Amino acid sequence: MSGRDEYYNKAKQQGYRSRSAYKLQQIDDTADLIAPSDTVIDLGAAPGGWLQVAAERADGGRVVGVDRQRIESIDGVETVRGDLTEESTQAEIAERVGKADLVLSDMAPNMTGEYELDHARSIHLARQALDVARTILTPGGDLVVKAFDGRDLDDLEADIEDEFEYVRTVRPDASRDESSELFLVGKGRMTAPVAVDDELTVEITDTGDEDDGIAKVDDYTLFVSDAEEGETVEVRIEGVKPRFGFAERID
Ligand SMILES: C[S@@+](CC[C@H](N)C(=O)[O-])C[C@H]1O[C@@H](n2cnc3c(N)ncnc32)[C@H](O)[C@@H]1O
Repeated sequence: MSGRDEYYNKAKQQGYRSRSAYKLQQIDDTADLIAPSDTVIDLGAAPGGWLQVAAERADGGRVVGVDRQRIESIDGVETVRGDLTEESTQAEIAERVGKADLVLSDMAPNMTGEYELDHARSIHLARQALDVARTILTPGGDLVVKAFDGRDLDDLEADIEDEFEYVRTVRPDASRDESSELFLVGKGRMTAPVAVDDELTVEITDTGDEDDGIAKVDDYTLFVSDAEEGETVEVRIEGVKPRFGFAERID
């Protein structure tokens, strides 16, 4: 039996609306994304297999699905109908959802069969999902976007990497063997007000557990080696995590 038949039949038997449901299960099992009470937003969600899985796993949370096609209602799931390439849809999501712990996108373009074009369109849709994530993801939140492999993939991955702790590529077993689709998973959205190699002057206001100095940039904590409370020092940012960063003195 081919992979296609196996997952298609399993979805029918287990009451999932699409075989895609198993892709999300496998991505989540690999990358540990959905937790009870999470707010999850699923872009390109029709007919709703991912929504069913998200609703099961984010028990007690909030699940919102968006698609330009109508999504038949699912218990405990909210839906928004709209085209994600339109600003008005993105604005509606921001207003309705507020903040989310996880943004998912399984959006796919209408396939033309022309590889380069389908690839470019899939990257464009993935970038719309990244835009939504920029607006609504909480610090430390995660992003999953589908893309078709091809020449613009590395640029997309680099852009996600700039804003998340790390990025990994997942090719779930439930994707069809012949498919070029993959999922980029951005873990831990970073919302630091500083970036690696930034140079700035900071005031050391506290001492950390390992005797390094602690400075605040806005509300963000910076650990500065060889600096003492009360000093004002010039530093270069060496490492950035979502909630704190590391800096070296350069004065
Ligand atoms: C592969 S299907 C999603 C399957 C879904 N994850 C599931 O488990 O049932 C891709 C979806 O992306 C939607 N889509 C594609 N482009 C879109 C856009 N610009 N705005 C909103 N939805 C879009 C399509 O309507 C389609 O329903």
